[in-house]
Amino acid sequence: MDEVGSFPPGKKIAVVFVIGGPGSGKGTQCSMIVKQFGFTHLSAGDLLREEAKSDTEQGTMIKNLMREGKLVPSELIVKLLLKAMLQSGNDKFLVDGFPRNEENRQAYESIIKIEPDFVLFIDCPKEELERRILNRNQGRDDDNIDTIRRRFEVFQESTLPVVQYYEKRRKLRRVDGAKSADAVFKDVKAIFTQLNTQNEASATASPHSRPTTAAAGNPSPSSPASSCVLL
Ligand SMILES: Nc1ncnc2c1ncn2[C@@H]1O[C@H](COP(=O)(O)OP(=O)(O)OP(=O)(O)O)[C@@H](O)[C@H]1O
Ligand SMILES: Nc1ccn([C@H]2C[C@H](O)[C@@H](COP(=O)(O)O)O2)c(=O)n1
Repeated sequence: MDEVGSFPPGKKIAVVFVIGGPGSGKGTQCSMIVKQFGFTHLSAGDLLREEAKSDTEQGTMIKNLMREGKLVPSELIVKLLLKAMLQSGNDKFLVDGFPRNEENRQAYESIIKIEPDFVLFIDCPKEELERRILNRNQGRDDDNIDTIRRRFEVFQESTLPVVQYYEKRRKLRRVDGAKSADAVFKDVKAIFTQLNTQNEASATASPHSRPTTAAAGNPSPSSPASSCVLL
């Protein structure tokens, strides 16, 4: 992929990563957050599905990896994300389904370099994830029982260490994803409202000293990530 550009230095950009197992409700919650808080929703999976449609070697490679429930190379997804961020014209992003592993996280850090404000972790038991995905009916190639199990293994082996990374740095905000979508959103809303409040307070206190591409708000950390998937 060609050079995709970068944000102007000093511009404050808000980034929230949204992670959780396959089918945990990341997309569902992101749609609700967008309506209420004005973020642009970027789904890593959707960007890859779009790219997979192209009749190129890269498109075929992405399609095959996704069908097998595997992760695509990090530089590729990070550049797709950066391109979509720049094209949106917005300065607040929900990055859904990212980072999925340590390599994703490091590639983001070296290419996009914008510290996430926090990481929303939607925590949900495996049995519920399977049930939801098998009922989803969106015609996705990877929504079959074998690929779902592979995706769940990848989540446990590769994504949970990233969850723990952010938890150690007090950046993780965990919500119980097993509740109804509206009940989950109530918890999510409280987290985003707190971020807004803190950003407004820091802007009022010192309008010229707001962080630029560093963490803007720091809502109180989640309860320990201790659910059934975080063994
Ligand atoms: N809290 C919830 N309770 C019950 N069903 C839900 C809930 N949240 C989402 N769903 C349903 O579960 C399915 C998966 O949700 P969604 O697509 O939002 O998950 P996801 O985490 O984005 O999935 P993926 O990682 O596979 O893209 C959808 O059919 C959605 O309507
Ligand atoms: N950072 C990412 C995000 C997604 N993928 C691939 C592998 C996933 O199974 C697939 C679907 O993603 P979802 O819609 O479930 O978020 O996309 C990846 O390789 N890297």
